[in-house]
Amino acid sequence: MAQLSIVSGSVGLITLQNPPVNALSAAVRQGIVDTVEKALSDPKVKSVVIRGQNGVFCGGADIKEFGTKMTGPHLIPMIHAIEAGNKPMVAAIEGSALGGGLELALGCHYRVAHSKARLGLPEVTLGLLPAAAGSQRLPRLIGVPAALNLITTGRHVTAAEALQLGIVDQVTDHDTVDTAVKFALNVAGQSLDARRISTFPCPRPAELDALFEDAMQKVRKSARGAIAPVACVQAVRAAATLPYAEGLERERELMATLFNSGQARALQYCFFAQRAVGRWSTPSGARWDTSKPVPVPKAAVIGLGTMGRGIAVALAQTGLSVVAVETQEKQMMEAKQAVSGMLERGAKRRGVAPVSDKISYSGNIRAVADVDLVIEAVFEDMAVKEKLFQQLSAICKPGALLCTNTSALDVDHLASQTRNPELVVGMHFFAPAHVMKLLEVVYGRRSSTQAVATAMQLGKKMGKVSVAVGNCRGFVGNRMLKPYIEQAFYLLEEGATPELVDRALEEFGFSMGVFRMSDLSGLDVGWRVRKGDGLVEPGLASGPSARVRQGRRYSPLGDLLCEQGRFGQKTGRGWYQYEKPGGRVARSDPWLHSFLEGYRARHGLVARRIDHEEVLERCLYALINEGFHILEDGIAAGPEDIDVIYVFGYGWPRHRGGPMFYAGMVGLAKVLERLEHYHQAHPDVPHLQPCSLLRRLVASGSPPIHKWREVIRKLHSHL
Ligand SMILES: CCCCCCCC/C=C\C/C=C/C(=O)SCCNC(=O)CCNC(=O)[C@H](O)C(C)(C)COP(=O)(O)OP(=O)(O)OC[C@H]1O[C@@H](n2cnc3c(N)ncnc32)[C@H](O)[C@@H]1OP(=O)(O)O
Repeated sequence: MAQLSIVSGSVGLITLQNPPVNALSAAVRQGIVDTVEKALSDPKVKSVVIRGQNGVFCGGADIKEFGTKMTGPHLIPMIHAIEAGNKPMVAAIEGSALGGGLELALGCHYRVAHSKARLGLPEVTLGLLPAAAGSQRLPRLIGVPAALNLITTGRHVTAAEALQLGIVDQVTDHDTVDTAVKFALNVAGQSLDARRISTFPCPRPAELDALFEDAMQKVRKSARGAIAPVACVQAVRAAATLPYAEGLERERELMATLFNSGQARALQYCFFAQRAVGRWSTPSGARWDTSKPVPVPKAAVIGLGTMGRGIAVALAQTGLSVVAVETQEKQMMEAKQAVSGMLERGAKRRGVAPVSDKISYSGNIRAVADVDLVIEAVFEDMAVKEKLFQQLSAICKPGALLCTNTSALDVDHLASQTRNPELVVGMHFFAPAHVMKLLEVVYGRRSSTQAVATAMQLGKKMGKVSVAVGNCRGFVGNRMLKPYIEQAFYLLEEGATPELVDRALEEFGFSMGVFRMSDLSGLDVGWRVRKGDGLVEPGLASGPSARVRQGRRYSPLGDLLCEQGRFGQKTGRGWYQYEKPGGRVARSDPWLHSFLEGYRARHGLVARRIDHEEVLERCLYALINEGFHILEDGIAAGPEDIDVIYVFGYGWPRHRGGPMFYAGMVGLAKVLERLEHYHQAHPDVPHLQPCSLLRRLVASGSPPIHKWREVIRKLHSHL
């Protein structure tokens, strides 16, 4: 809806009314069409200001309408009527002007923004392009290179940057609507000939072809198979090379290819999934809207290895006072230097002063006595952590939350080491912790609602996407990773190479294939875990039993590499070779290939041809199958939680929506059929046996993903 009132005698004030972000729903579009028509035909109105209710100009087209039959006026003629009108129209931009919201503002003759406003064309992040003429107007207003940057990345700019780029005409720290009304009074009666952006010639930079080729190469490289960024470049090229009307037609054609694409659906699903995980709840009754977090002005981090350093930086950047504890002197010295570098670089990037004074260092665990929350990030070893939790329980003040950054260990067991197990939760960060957006908040059997709410709230304050998950080995992310990696190892045994497996996964859209990723994180990490699980045996054995552990198929390939001291990038050798220890460019390693041949020969394995399809099906469906188990076990509340974890923490391509969404796109019946097929071929691999929840979903007609929770609820109520 939109409402028209007259202010200051002659200014028509149109207010968009669709809380919370005034999205351009059919009703709002109709409201704009009606009020603009009224304002243009009312002789008392000499100029018009358009604003949004409740301090938000407009969050763009209503994304919820995209999956439905579109009704109501179309955006393009609506915006055209504003631009073509004979009275000055001023957009008063507070809060956000995004997507269709900014396109609406670009149809106005002037734009006034509050200094705290954010502007942008983020359609690309939803698998779309700015198809309400934004791809044609923006380059005409600010030039091709700047428009390309904004439209292909979807980034939001501050009002100050928008002013510098020429997107807005004035920025104010005062009341935006008052300022815009004054502006409108001033420009009333002035000619609008030079204010209609669609009539501007598009500035044509020299070397136009090279510029677009370069832009196309850049997006193809970073888009990892996403089609919208490519279409965005093509649309801006149309603006630069065609008359406005023809450019608009090209924009429409490109949008038509994107609008109903699976990628657009996946990206829009991700948008809502990210928000859905914020409405978390736990089986014990803790909920995002009713559980009260406690304030955390002071926190401690224990252990200043890579994870601890990142966590300390992230906490300090959030404004908390941080006590950083490390008992080893050498590690402490290195950490201090690394942390201050990270803080300085972070401050420079954000244009603020570094917050080094927020962190105090200590070699004594007693320094945490007065903090409100502790995050331990010590060595991943249960005995070490057990002892630490016993100490913390004795040292910390009453009510202090004790959090573990373990990536897999039992949170309930750690809680049982303390006097107040209700104060223990997992806060599983991802490396580098000050950069990665994901946080798994692991609630234990006895974690209090307040403890979970506090960890979730702290994660949010730190700018993380926090997902509440139950306690099990590896929680959600790492638990699903296990069958995925396991399949990759089996594929090597059966004839694949690391290069083949990684290429298939990278073409699918992962930022890194499983072997390159494992070289980066260090092969010794998994080796240590497998040793702890009693799976590692001396590597020289041969015959079928050498590849069986604890009654199931096992591949010792990773262990054998570790025995050779090949730990990945840090040692310069792993599944690939690197120019030096710590090198980053993975090169194919002939040693590895002959090692694989020797291994197969020793174990009587005959290499066969493996194609990309098999790699994807075996690795991804095994991972997805574990996702169904996680839902069945109630470790994740819904498929959105799993998908958000995989997109934000594990490099799953966002334009494929996350593993569970992807399963729905492929078709649950097909995933089930392929799992059955592979399980028949490999009966000794339990991870390939289809989960009963998957069977149940298929049996109930493969409902769309937003209906899975109903099936899961029914399943749990029968148990
Ligand atoms: C065959 C061809 C057919 C052609 C058809 C053409 C039609 C399209 C034509 C033109 C293209 C225009 C496209 C667009 O405009 S796409 C939308 C672009 N806009 C965005 O991407 C902005 C999305 N929103 C945000 O980034 C943020 O919400 C925010 C910055 C505006 C506010 O952030 P914050 O205060 O943190 O609030 P939340 O994010 O939590 O959001 C609150 C609430 O509002 C919902 N919401 C937000 N934006 C939208 C929206 N654009 N449409 C619908 N709903 C929106 C959000 O989901 C939250 O609700 P909840 O999920 O219930 O919690």
